[in-house]
Amino acid sequence: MYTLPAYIFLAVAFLLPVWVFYTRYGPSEYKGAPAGESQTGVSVHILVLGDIGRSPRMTYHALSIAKHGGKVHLIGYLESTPHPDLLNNPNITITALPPPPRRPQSVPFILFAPWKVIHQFYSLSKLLSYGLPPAQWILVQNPPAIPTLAVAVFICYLRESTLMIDWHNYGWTILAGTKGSRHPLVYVSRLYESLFGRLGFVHVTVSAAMARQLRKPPYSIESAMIALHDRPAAIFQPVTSQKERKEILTRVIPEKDLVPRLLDGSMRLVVSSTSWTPDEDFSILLEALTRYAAGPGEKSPVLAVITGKGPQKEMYEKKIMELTKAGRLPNVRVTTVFLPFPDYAKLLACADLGICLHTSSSGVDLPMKVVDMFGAGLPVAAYSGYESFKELVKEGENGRGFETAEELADILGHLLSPGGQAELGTLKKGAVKEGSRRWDEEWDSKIGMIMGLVT
Ligand SMILES: Nc1nc2c(ncn2[C@@H]2O[C@H](COP(=O)(O)OP(=O)(O)O[C@H]3O[C@H](CO)[C@@H](O)[C@H](O)[C@@H]3O)[C@@H](O)[C@H]2O)c(=O)[nH]1
Repeated sequence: MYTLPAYIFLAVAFLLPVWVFYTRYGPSEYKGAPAGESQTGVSVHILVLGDIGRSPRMTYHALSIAKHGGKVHLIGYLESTPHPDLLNNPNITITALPPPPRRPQSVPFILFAPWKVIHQFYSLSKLLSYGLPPAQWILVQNPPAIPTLAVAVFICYLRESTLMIDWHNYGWTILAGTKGSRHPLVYVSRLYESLFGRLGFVHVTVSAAMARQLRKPPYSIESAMIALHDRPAAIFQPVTSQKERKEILTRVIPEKDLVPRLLDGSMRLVVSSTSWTPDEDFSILLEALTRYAAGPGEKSPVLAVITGKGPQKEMYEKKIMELTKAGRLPNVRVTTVFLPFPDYAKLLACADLGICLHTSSSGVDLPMKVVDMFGAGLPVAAYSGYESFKELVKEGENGRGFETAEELADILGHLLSPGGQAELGTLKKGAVKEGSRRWDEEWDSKIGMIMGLVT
């Protein structure tokens, strides 16, 4: 008969100290104007669980918000030098996350993963609760989704911030690519991403196809959804003067002896850019280059420069060395570099053709590198076997699509030969045209309006 009062007593005895503790020591709440309703005092925490220097889209969000007077805390790992404009912008503060724990080879992934997630959850929650002032908005990049989405939802609830999720892709489809679609973690990750994803107030996507997909199960998102296509930032510009081309190539290309041949056109320059992740199969490019080199007729010598940093770099460097030593790449030199961002942008502008091996794990994301290439006036040969491809590359207008090494070898054989120069010129014009549509216009009219920074 005393059961109910006893339960009430126990509930009060438990909840009262929690409430007292929370009101005394809990994080402060955001008390400014509601999100989107004020042009002044807009504050945004931009959160990416990746290297800030290799997160161009989040960098551009930060620069756009700052340009319109908003205050930004950009939170992520500091592994490479961030975009130079971030460093001296008075409206942007970069907050570095402590590096995540590294898995010792002897510890299996399944045991290590929970520890890494707990470490990241703790350091992110601590920083966002107590290390930074409350913000009007939290803008989070997805993926990585675990644990960022959950932390962002939790902090928005505690601090009264408004959550905007920028969907670059899905974490679970990337995981399925490495672990197989039946792995239990893939199932958990899909469930997690669709449940927490639903709690965003505004959703931004990299393609229209992704925006359509997020409306359907398993995501079934009903809140505001905006497709914001990547566009090149101002740092990517075509280079037309031969003097500038010479200065850039001499500074940037490791093989200095090849520069005169690149300048007089007797050797062609192709560039590919990557994060060296397993979703980009560089053996397609290597096989295409060996086919190109072995193909009939006289071939223009080629220098292929692959830019970027990432986990599979060393593995492919070994393959490149083996192919070269075995004499399978006559007249073709393949080299890898990681450049300061402004030099990366300039190198693209000096090339004859850009190569993109991005394969979309979800079928609906798009490669930022192609956007960079168009900004630099560089036409592309790009892997085309996914749904959203046509939102970016227009076949025969600004690039060519391929699905196999054989097709890529044919494209190289044609576009780098004297007979292919007219087509390459047409594609270049198309790339310059596509690249002239810039990030600022796209961002101001969509995100700027929603955040109340642009009227
Ligand atoms: N500083 C520097 N950056 C480089 C270099 N080479 C490549 N990068 C950076 O690395 C990027 C390429 O990274 P990837 O991971 O290969 O993918 P992505 O083409 O950028 O596409 C990613 O972003 C899209 C949204 O913006 C996503 O939709 C997609 O899934 C993927 O995550 C380039 O755009 C560039 O910013 C280099 O030498 N130096």
